[in-house]
Amino acid sequence: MRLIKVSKKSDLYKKAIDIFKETTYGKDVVNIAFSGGRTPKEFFTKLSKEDIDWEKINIFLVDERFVPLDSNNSNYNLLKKNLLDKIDIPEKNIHKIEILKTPLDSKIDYEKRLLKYFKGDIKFDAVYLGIGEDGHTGSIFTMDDIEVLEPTLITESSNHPHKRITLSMETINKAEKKIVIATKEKAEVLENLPKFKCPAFFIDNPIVLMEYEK
Ligand SMILES: O=C(O)[C@H](O)[C@@H](O)[C@H](O)[C@H](O)COP(=O)(O)O
Repeated sequence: MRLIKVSKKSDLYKKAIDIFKETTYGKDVVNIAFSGGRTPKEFFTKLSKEDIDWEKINIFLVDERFVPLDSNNSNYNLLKKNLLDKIDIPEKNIHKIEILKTPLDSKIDYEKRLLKYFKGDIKFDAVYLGIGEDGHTGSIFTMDDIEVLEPTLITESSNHPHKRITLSMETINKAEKKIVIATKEKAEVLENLPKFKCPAFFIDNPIVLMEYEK
C-alpha cells in the first residue's frame, strides 16, 4: 500500500487529480472507473476544471445503485452533474451501468459491454474507490462478495439502501492503479482494516489518499 497523507481536503482532491493526469500521460486511450458516494463530488467538480484531453478518456462506473439514472441516489447522476455535464467528452466514451428491468439484466448488460470493450480481459488503468464506515468499497459489502470471480456482481446490504451492481474485487484488483480517497471521517476505518479484514482490506496494493485531522 502507498499511503499519502494530506492535512487539507483540497489537497486530497489535488493528489487525486495529479494521479489522474499521471495515468493519462503517454497513453492514446485511458480507461478509468469512478465510484459514487459523497466523497467524489468535489473531486469531480475540481477535475472538470482541469485541462484534460477527454477525447482519449473512457469513463466507467465502479458501482451503481439500482435506481433511475436521474435519481439523486444514482452514482451516474452524481458523475454527470459534477463532471460529465461540464466537460467536452464524446458520448461513446461514457460507459454507464444501465438501469434495466431487473438488477440481473443490468449486471449482464454491463458485464457484456465490459468484456466486449476490453476484449475479454477487463483491466482499467485506474479505479477510484471510496471506503464506507463499515469498510466496504465499491458496493462490495461482505466476505462472500469478495470471493466472486465474475467481473461484476449484484449486492445488497441491510445497512445501505438499494440493490447494487458493482465491479468485483477480482476486476478491481486487475486495475493498474487502485486509488482510495479517504476523508478524515474514514481514518478510524482505515486504521482498523487489518483487524477487521473488511472488503477494503482486500484491495491489492492501493494508493490511499488520506486526509488527517491536525
Ligand atoms: O455507491 C457508493 O456508495 C459507493 O461507490 C461506495 O463504495 C462509496 O465509495 C463509499 O460508501 C464511501 O461513500 P461516501 O463517500 O459517501 O462516504
